[in-house]
Amino acid sequence: MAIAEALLGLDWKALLGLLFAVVVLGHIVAYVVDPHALRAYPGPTLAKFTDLWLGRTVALGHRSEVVHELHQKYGTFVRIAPNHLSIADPDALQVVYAHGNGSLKSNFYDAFVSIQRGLFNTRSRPEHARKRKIVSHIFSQKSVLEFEPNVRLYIGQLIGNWDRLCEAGAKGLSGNDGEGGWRGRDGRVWLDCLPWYNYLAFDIIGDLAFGSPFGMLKTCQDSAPVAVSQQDAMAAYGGKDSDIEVVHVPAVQILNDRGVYSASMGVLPPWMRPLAKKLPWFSKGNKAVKSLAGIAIAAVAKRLTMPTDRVDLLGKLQDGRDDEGRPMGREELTAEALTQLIAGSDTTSNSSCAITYHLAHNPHVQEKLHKELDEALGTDDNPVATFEQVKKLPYLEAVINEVLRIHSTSGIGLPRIVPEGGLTVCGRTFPEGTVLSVPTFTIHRDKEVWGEDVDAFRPERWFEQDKNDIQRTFNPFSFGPRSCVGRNLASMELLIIVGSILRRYHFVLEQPDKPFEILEGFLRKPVECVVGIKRRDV
Ligand code: HEM
Repeated sequence: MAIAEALLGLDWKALLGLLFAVVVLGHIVAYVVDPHALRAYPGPTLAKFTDLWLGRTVALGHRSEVVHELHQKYGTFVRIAPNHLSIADPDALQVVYAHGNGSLKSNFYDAFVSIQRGLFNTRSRPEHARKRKIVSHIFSQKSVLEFEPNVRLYIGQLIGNWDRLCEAGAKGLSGNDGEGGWRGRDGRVWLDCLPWYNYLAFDIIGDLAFGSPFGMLKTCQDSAPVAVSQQDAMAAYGGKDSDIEVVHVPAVQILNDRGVYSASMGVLPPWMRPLAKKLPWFSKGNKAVKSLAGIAIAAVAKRLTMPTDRVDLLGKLQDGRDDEGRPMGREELTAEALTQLIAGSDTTSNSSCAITYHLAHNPHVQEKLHKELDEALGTDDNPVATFEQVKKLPYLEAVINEVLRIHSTSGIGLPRIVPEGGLTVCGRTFPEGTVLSVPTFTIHRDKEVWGEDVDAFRPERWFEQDKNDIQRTFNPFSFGPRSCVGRNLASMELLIIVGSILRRYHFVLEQPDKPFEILEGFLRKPVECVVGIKRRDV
């Protein structure tokens, strides 16, 4: 009582000072008590005391590179937060992420929840098992093949656009289609290919998850309808499409803002998050989370008003049943469709963009791939390859894998909590509650597995290295029960996209000596990739 009265008597500056002192003291006490016995592990001094070091590192957009440098300096184990150890050893993947070891996703994933917890961000094992059972058969190789016509349709639209721009570019014309527009020079059209891959990925996943594309490839811009009022949109479920009031928003931009926001917010301790949300930098991302939910709500509401026998993710989610024969409720269905949109859009577009960059940067690799594609596709004049035509082309596969290795679209160590009873990883035992992660970006640069030239883009290494070592170390889709459920779809998309696009066009970089700039939120996202595109003579 006396303390409360004394506190009430303080002005706000004194209160803030007191709060600061309490927080600092709390961090020092936690360091001294060392509940997870991490004091012996090296790392940046600030990271040993506070999560703010990691928060700042994430916010600056180069987490994977920074953590990689720390591993080069300190070795296999690096403490990157008071209760978070990064372990850069391929053997750790099989333990930290393995089936049956009991580790769960950490509270990092709470920052990714919108509408309600979905397959990606649920932290409950039974809830995850129930959802995964429903979703996994949707992504079996057999089911994914049913989506092939939808995937090919939008690749055809992208090619239609680029053919048109190539023709105009060859005449030296310029225009505004696509973010940043395009201009003709030296017989080529010059444009930033990243937004175009975003339009493609969003239209594909919009069609698969919500029953119709966002129409970005038709309008050549980043635009998607979002429900003005989320409650109204939910209420309109089962009603008429016109019941939902929508406005158009830049969905790619929103997804991007949301990725940076959630990845930065997720590394802060839960008590700090409500305060952080008030900061202007975070409030933009917070708005993005809500807008993204609005996009899913509007799209699902619209799709469910149209009885249809379409083969798409939403239809399959509706048909799905758990062990007790229960279907998903309306809100869960929307949350899962949103999960597919988030997980299945910029993962594919960032990877496609990185593949285009590396091929343009390495003309001899591009030439070799052109040769393989010309031989495989022969005189077929359909501009979009079928999965059957490209699914077993060794060099195409090596090119895609080499980009997934060197670029590491998902590069950060995905955080897991040590379960009851502790966990022994690479000879060290960690107590329950410790957060562990294995950084994919660093694992993909392990010289013992990949050779001394790990920083070089060289698809040939895929024919030289030990297959078992590679399998154990190549981690683009993660391992274990939380690995990418959409992997078959992602692989099919990448094979058809790269196979079709590379057969038809020749790419050069506008500035070959300029480094490929990446900004990382949850994913490693290229900032831009300006290329000169020319139709090949096929
Ligand atoms: C190149 C493309 C892709 C890459 C590199 C990728 C990578 C990953 C990774 C690393 C994870 C684990 C995330 C974590 O543990 O935090 C993951 C999970 C997931 N991915 Fe993908 N992904 C890709 C494409 C897709 C596609 C096309 C879909 C679906 C349309 C998809 C759906 C999911 C879902 C739902 C999860 C959560 C699975 C679970 O927790 O059970 N992904 N992905």
